[in-house]
Amino acid sequence: KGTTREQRALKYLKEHARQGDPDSVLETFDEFCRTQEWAMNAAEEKGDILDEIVRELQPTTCLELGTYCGYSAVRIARNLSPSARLITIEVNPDYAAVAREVVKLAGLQDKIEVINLDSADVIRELKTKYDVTKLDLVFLDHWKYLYIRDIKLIEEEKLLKKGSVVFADNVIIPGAPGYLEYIRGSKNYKSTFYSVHFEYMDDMKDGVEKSVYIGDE
Ligand SMILES: Oc1cc(-c2ccc(F)cc2)cc2cncnc12
Ligand SMILES: [Mg+2]
Repeated sequence: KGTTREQRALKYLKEHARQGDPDSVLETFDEFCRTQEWAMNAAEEKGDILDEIVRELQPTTCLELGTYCGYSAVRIARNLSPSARLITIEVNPDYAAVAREVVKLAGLQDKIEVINLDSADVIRELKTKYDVTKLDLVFLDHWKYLYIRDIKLIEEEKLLKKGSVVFADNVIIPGAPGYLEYIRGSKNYKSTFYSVHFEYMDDMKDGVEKSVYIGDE
């Protein structure tokens, strides 16, 4: 075929979604995943919970680990206030390239910055290079073994404040080994588990974990 699934998804979005309309981009991406090819978007029930968190928290500075094609970046950014922004990190260059196009298609390039680097390297430079003081929302949706590495790094960098929310996808499938016991065992977080359907699969269950930081600044 010569094209990747991600490139085929982008082509479909360009042909079927309304330029500058985030809702249309998300609806069209969901349609693609339900009718053409499955893709690992934090969609449907997962997306609904993410929407709820963003609407309630009204975060100013958001960090997403694992952009993929930008579905959840658009989902988060469409609900952000005018001055708020999202930094999203994707280590795979092909995914990052598609994500930048999807963000542009949604008209959200002024709110979303896609960074094609390793998450740990960026987290270490958020304060000095990316002008971040604190993170109000962190969305963990990259490779599962990195959740625990990166949350410890985020704590080390003192990037969280009372009320910051850490939202983790896939804590059941594929699972995030070590992360759940770490975050649930930590006195610095109040965690809630949500049992949800796996994206675009009505007969499969996954789980997401919402953790509110209550530790010292
Ligand atoms: O939401 C997700 C789902 C899966 C996934 C794919 C295939 C399968 F069989 C099971 C699970 C992998 C992911 C990797 N990074 C981020 N999110 C992911
Ligand atoms: Mg995921």
